[in-house]
Amino acid sequence: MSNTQPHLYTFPGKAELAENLRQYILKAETAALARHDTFRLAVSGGSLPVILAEALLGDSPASQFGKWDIFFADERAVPLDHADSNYYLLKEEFLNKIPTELGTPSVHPIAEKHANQDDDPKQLADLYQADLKRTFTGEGSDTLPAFDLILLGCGPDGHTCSLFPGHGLLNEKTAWVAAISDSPKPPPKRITLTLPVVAAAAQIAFVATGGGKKEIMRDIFDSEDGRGLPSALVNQAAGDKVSWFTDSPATEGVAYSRG
Ligand SMILES: O=C(O)[C@H](O)[C@@H](O)[C@H](O)[C@H](O)COP(=O)(O)O
Repeated sequence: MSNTQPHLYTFPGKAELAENLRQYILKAETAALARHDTFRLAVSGGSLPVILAEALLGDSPASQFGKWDIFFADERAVPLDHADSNYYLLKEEFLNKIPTELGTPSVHPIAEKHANQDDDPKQLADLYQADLKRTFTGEGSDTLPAFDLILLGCGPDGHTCSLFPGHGLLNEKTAWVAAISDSPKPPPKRITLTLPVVAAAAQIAFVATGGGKKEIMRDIFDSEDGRGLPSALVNQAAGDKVSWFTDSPATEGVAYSRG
């Protein structure tokens, strides 16, 4: 395997995955704090918040959460206390469980005033992009934001963030944050980081578990150009900055070399 290819790690079960994800995140945190005394991340929804809690809030939690700046890789256009909100999910499953003595992360939710399925999500995307520009200011307004780490899920159709297979948003080259009004997975109106922003991160990790992922994992890793699936496009754009944390059922039959 060339050293520009993504890393694929397969663990027997969730406990081993969580422990390895913990070590990976702590290493990324240490590097980020040495670089700029803050740890700027983007996270997705799905099963990720639960795995994050298992990885980081177990027996001897060690992160400096007060130095974390958390954005959302994608978000649904719903109020922040809605069951579909990725912010709500992260809060319930992870943020609320962080012991106070470990510090409190700065979290960047979407602008709730515009978070509605009846509204055009473009304004929501523009406001979120403006928040990103404020955070990454000083690095040049034209330079893509370089997150220290982006933590992603991968849907059974190969989507990641709210970048869906065959969707025109996969060709977005200039926006940092884009709106989508026709998400094939409900709710239809959402915002998402764009591919160039994901690829500009210092490190990108996917977490994919369970047998429901094995077909798409074979497509992403073993078929020609990953069939152009959004998760495969991240692999192609970011190469060895990408690490996949998977369990055995999710990668059964995947021929791609591990490690
Ligand atoms: O906004 C969404 O629709 C979800 O956040 C979605 O993108 C999720 O990350 C993947 O479907 C993976 O889901 P699992 O982590 O549950 O496998």
